[in-house]
Amino acid sequence: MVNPGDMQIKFVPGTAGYVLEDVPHFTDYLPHLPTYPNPLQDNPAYSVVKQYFVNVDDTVTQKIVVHKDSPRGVHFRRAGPRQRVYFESDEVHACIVTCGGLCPGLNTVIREIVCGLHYMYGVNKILGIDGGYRGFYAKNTVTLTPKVVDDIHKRGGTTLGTSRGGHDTSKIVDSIQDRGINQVYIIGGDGTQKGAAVIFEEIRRRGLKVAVAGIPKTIDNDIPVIDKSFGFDTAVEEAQRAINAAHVEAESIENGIGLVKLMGRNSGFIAMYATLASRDVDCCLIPESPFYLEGRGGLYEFIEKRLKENGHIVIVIAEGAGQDLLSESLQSMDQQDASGNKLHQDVGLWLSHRIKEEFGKKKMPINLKYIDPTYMIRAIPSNASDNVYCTLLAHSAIHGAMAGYTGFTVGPVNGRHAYIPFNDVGKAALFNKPAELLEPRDIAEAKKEELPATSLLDGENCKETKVNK
Ligand SMILES: Nc1ncnc2c1ncn2[C@@H]1O[C@H](COP(=O)(O)OP(=O)(O)OP(=O)(O)O)[C@@H](O)[C@H]1O
Ligand SMILES: O=P(O)(O)OC[C@H]1O[C@](O)(CO)[C@@H](O)[C@@H]1O
Ligand SMILES: [Mg+2]
Repeated sequence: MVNPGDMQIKFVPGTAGYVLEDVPHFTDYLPHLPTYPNPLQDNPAYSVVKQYFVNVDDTVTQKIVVHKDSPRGVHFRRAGPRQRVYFESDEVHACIVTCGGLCPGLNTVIREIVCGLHYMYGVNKILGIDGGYRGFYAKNTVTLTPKVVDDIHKRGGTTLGTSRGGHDTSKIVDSIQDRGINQVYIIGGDGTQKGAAVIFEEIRRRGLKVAVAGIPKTIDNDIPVIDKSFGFDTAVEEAQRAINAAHVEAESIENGIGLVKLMGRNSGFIAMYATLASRDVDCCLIPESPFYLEGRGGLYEFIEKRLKENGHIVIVIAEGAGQDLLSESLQSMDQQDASGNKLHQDVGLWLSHRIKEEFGKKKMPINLKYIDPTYMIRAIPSNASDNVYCTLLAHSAIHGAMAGYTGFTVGPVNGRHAYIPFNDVGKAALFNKPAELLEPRDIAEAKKEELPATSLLDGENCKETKVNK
C-alpha cells in the first residue's frame, strides 16, 4: 500500500526562489487524451463576464509577507475554470462521499457539486456514496440530481451519511472502476484527505482516467495551508450561545463559575475564536498551550483572583486541552475511534470536579455551571458566509476535475482559491494559525520539523493563553 507521505509532489522551480507545488494532471500518466472547449463558453450566465477563465499559468502564493531579498517561496495552482476540459458532458460519471465527523456545510458542498456539475457542465450522472469510505463497497449508492439536493443545505449533517474507519483502498478503487465512475469528490478532514491520496495513487497505478478531488472539512479548523475550513464560522457562532448562557448563569449568582467545553480534538481554534468573539470569557484553555492547576500562575489562583475582583468567572476549555493532567490523575484510557484517532476523556467534567474539590477545601463557596454543547455546534446547518464558502469550494473542485487535474484538495490560500497537493494537507496545522495566536511551543515544534523559518516570522508576536477581559 502507498503511504500518503511517500507521494511525489510536482515541484516546478522559477526565478527568484519561486516554487510551484503543482498537483497531478491526467497528462502525467495518460499523455494523449483529447480535450474539448469548456461548455461554460456558451453559457449566457458566464459568457458575459470578462476574463471568466483562469490563465493556465496563474498561481497563488503561500507567503504574502515577504522581505526585499527573501525567496518568493511556495505557490499553488490557482483554482477556477479552464478554456479546455478533459471530459465531454455526457461522458462524466461523478460520485460524492462524505467521511469523518459532522460539520456545518456538508450538505451545501454536496448540493453545490451536484448543481454545479449539472448547470455549469451539463453533467447528469452523479452518485452519492452512502456512509463514508466503506459505502463504496458495502452499501448502495443514491442518484443525485439538482431536484434531490434542492433544499438539503438547510439541514445539518450530511444527507449521504458518514463514517470513520473502513478505508480499503483496493475495494474502493475496484468499486470506482466497476461502476464506471470517472470523477470522485471526497469531502472530509485530514484522515479523509490521506485516504483520498491513497485512492488517487491506486487509480494512477491502474492508469484510469478518474479525477480525485478533495474538499477539506473539519470544524476544528486544523487543516494546514488553507485559510480556514468550512463550518468553522458557523460553529464559532453557535458556541456564542453556550458562552452567553455560562456568563448569564455565572454573573447572576455569588462566586459563579461558568465552564464551557468546546470541540477541538487537538486544536484550540474553536475555543479561542469563540472566546475572542464573545468578550465574556476570562480564561481560555487550549491544547496548544499547556496549563497547570496548583500554585503560582496556576488555574486555581487565577479563578480565586477573578472571583474576588469580579464575583464571577467564565472559562472556556477545548476538548483536547489538559489531557496530560487528566491522564496523571485518572487511569489512562488509551482508546481510539475506528479511524485510529485518540479518544479524549471529558476534560470539562474532570475540571468541574477539580475546581469544586479545591474551593471546597478552601471553604470558599462557589457555584459552578458546566455547559457541554459539543455536538450542538457542529450538527447545525451552515450560516450565510459558510454557505457561500462551500459553494466556492464545490465549484473549484468541479473546475479542477473537468480540467483534468487530479489528486488535489481545494481551498483558499491567502484569500485566493487554489489546488493543493494532498500531501500538504496531511502536515501539521501550524500554517493555519494566525500569527498573533502562535505560541512558543509552536515555534519549538516547527524548528524541530525544520519548517522554513519564514513561515514563522510573525510568530515573534506571541500571546498568553489566558484572555483577560
Ligand atoms: N492514513 C489513512 N489512510 C487511508 N485512510 C485513512 C487514513 N486516515 C484516515 N483514513 C480514513 O478516512 C476516513 C475519515 O478519517 P477520520 O475519522 O480520521 O476523520 P477526518 O477525515 O480526519 O475528519 P474529522 O477528524 O474532522 O472528523 C475514515 O474512513 C478513515 O478510515
Ligand atoms: O464523536 P465523533 O463523531 O467521533 O467526533 C468527535 C470529533 O470530531 C471533531 O468534531 C472533528 O474532528 C472533533 O472536534 C471531535 O473530537
Ligand atoms: Mg481528523
